[in-house]
Amino acid sequence: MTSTYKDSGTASLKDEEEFTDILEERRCTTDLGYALRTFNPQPYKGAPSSSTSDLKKAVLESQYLRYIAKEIALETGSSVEKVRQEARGILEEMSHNLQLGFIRLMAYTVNKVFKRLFRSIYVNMEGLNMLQQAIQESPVILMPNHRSYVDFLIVSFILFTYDIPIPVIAAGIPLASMKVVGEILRRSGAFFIRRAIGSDKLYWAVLSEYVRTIVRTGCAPLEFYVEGFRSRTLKSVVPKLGMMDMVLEPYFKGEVFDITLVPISISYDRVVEESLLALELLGVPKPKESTTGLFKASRVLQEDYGCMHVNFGRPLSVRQLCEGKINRSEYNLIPRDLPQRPSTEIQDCVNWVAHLIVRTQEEGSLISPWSLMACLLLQAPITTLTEEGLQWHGLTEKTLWLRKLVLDFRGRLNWPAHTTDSDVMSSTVALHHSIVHHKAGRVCLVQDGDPASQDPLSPEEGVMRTAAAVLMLVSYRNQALHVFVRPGILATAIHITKSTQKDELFSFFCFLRDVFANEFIFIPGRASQDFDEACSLLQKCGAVHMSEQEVTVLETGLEVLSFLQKLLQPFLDSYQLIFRYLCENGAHVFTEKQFLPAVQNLATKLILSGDLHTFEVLSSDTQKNVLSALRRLEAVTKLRASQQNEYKVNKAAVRRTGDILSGKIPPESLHAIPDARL
Ligand SMILES: CCCCCCCCCCCCCCCC(=O)SCCNC(=O)CCNC(=O)[C@H](O)C(C)(C)COP(=O)(O)OP(=O)(O)OC[C@H]1O[C@@H](n2cnc3c(N)ncnc32)[C@H](O)[C@@H]1OP(=O)(O)O
Ligand SMILES: O=C(CO)COP(=O)(O)O
Repeated sequence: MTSTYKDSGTASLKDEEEFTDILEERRCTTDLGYALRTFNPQPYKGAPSSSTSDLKKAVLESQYLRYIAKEIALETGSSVEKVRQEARGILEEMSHNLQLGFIRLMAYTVNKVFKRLFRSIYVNMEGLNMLQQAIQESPVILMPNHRSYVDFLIVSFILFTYDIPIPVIAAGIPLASMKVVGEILRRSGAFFIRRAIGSDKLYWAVLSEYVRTIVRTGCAPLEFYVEGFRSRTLKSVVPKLGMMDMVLEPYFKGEVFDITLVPISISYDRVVEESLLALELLGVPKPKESTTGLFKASRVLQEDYGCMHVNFGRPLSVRQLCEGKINRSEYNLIPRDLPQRPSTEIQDCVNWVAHLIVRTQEEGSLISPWSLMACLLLQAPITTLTEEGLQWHGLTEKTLWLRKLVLDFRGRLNWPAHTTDSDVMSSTVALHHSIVHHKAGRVCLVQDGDPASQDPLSPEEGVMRTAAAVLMLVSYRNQALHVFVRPGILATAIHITKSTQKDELFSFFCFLRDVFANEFIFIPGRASQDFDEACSLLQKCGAVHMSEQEVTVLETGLEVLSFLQKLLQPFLDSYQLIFRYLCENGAHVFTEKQFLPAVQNLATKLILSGDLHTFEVLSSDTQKNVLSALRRLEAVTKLRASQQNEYKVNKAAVRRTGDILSGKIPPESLHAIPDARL
């Protein structure tokens, strides 16, 4: 028997869906028995049983690739045969070689590892049943969020356990170069893609034809990570569009009747790579993917990572999603197997679908008690957090308050049922002993030093040490941000503009939405819906009163508004600091290599002098997001001819953006922002 739990009021999951702990049954059977279980999945009904070599042949022999090879040969003066030979090489490097024997080997190993790492792995069986059904009806694309290397293991593990066809998975090429392991992954379904393809026409052609052939034939479900890498911040990443475009094209061209997209939300109580991800944000290089590195990492097996939840979202029909959004007849004008640049309408639709999927992943993810505690811990002054600590009782009380707010805001909470609130709090803090400790009624941030080192840390090293711990805490806060961000932006707009006029607040809301479009996921074209959602949530929790023209703050809502505004304050402070750096720095042209350490140096100095209170600006993710925002607002431009990512800054435009953000320029001036960007 596997255990299930269900909503039991406000203290548990908000929805009615049941989650089943799939590890419970695994703990009652042998690993070998599990690995050798009967595996007889029902594939897509029209799917031919094609081998890997059939797939490669179909790609290589396709009219599309033949046409591109001729074009490249003409452009480069090379022979067609030479180009085709090159394409064959790319295909060899890329192709998966899925074999059941290797899935069984992986099932044996992964089963052992998961039982060590996790207390429970909860899966929503209703979602899994819908997936099973969908796989028989049309080609299916599995789209999980990406926070950990565990993500791709867990999805195949679940599908193997429930007799569902094993997916082929787009994997970054560095994984292929791991000795032995790379080949095992290939035989477990991985196909390997280069990360930055740039303008390599032949590579794009081989990859897109490979992906389209899998989708067209439906020979296996295709899994890919639309965020493109593991989010170092545990916040959703703005989707990459290359693979999304490739998987949708067979539908656009009418080669398949429909395609089903399945968003999958994987939520971890504790992420295996938590400290490495935080260090990477501070500029420590990622350890290279290697087999020896994998064995060295086996010490993670000694740790407890709590529970994980895997939520299979409702399958989405591309046919239904795109209805009324695009006109597919443009594809009738030239033969289907010839390359065609997608129209702006198609590109916008791909972008919209990709954002919708990431937003749906957010909505399907579960928020843990720890994530709520992280939101609150980070609102305390840094010295309180690092020195005397926060009072346990106060923190408990406030966490329970926040739990109610999350439920009011329709967030999905993973608050264990049948346990007292104080036990939930204590076990949560115990699980995260690497970040905080609870002693003498207080909770403090843990800051790891090197115990072997005799030398005291320099002040700058001290800042980095604190930053590593703070950024870990920030990443867990980030797991809850999607629930708060829309009302949070409205609360910020109210705070900065001091206006009660709905149209002024809407203008400022749109400005913030535009500035923070790399920080949070906003579905393009939905600014009004986002604003309405923010208004209705703030009204629901009694924070504001709404009339036709006005949004009035209520006395009872001050606590909520202050919490939300403080939640977003580190983003505002970080952006303002970087704007200031760009305006005060003498140079008008800079490279990314100069920009990142220079911002980090300035921020470190200001933290030491007590003039800056957020450590988040030290994160390379924040710094890159600011750059992207300024490029979108046309205050910074990338110099196309440059080899080394050079940017040109328009200081007046950066200053104006900063002035609007701080409320110095009245909100009316914002009407100049073109609607298209909203
Ligand atoms: C029972 C137990 C079993 C256990 C069993 C275990 C299973 C074990 C399996 C292991 C499995 C591991 C799985 C790991 C998971 C990852 O490794 S996640 C990382 C890999 N996956 C991804 O990245 C997918 C998402 N990424 C994308 O879609 C990206 O777009 C791509 C395709 C990688 C390309 O990235 P990129 O080169 O950075 O390109 P991108 O920024 O999208 O676009 C660049 C330019 O190309 C242009 N472009 C776009 N499309 C095209 C085109 N078709 N032609 C020409 N130009 C184009 C764009 O317009 C853009 O132009 P500009 O705007 O710059 O002018
Ligand atoms: O996504 C990956 C495999 O999961 C590897 O890329 P990152 O290390 O950039 O996340």
